[in-house]
Amino acid sequence: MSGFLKIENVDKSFTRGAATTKVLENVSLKVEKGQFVSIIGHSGCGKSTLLNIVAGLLSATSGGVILEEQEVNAPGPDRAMVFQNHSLLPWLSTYDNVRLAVDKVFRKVATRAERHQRTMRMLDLVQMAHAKDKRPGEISGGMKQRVGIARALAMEPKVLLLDEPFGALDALTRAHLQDQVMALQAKLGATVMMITHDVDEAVLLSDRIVMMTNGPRATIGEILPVPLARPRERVELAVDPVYLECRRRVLQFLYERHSYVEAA
Ligand SMILES: Nc1ncnc2c1ncn2[C@@H]1O[C@H](COP(=O)(O)OP(=O)(O)OP(=O)(O)O)[C@@H](O)[C@H]1O
Repeated sequence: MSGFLKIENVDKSFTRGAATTKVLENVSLKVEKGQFVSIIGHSGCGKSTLLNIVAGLLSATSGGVILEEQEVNAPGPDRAMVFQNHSLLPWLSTYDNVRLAVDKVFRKVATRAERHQRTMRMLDLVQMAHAKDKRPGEISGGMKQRVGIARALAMEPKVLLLDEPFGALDALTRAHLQDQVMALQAKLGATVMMITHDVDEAVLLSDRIVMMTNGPRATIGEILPVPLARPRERVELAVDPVYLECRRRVLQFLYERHSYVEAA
């Protein structure tokens, strides 16, 4: 296994005044091209910190991240991020929000017509072409997340980084969007790293589930492969013994072996 994306011996400490806290300790992970990896762990263990290091928004205190043999040390369009709260620009239409990303990456290599087509193709892919002229304030939370995903995919990133992308949505919208993300990943072969708190979501979507120990000094406790064939159908999986066993293993890790301890 070569490792398309490699996280190597990452430590991360934060210093506030005289106090230094080591949040992550010796985190190493390899993600293969086209793989969907979820990161699960209790609140505050350092999942976002890890994703932000991969995004290049934070730098590791020691160790590092390598994407296709290139060291990551700044944000770049090869790693597109989708946040829990959409982060669309409220004064721009959904079209312009996606077009901005397309122009940023493809201005020099694609004509205006091609960039327009790409923008529309991405909106189509997430079934939002009908709302291309609406502003974020005029569409639902689930729709905003779909536009955020279109914007991220429009940059043709090597890795899609999802930080609890469905966390703020109601259960039905969430399920619908999970299915859409699974279909998109199957279609595009995207490499995805996703943070989630939701055990079912992790099992349904992932090829591997990375389970983190509690912080401070959090690290990877266990990596669970999810040997379920794709496409995955949530209703059938609800009674699938492999699905149920994966679910049990994650629950056991989180609630028996590494149960959450409230900070003092
Ligand atoms: N910029 C910062 N400065 C100081 N401490 C920070 C900073 N960012 C994060 N932390 C601390 O690092 C720890 C991990 O935070 P992080 O947001 O990565 O956790 P998380 O697992 O993503 O949490 P949650 O699941 O609640 O979103 C927390 O204790 C947090 O307070």
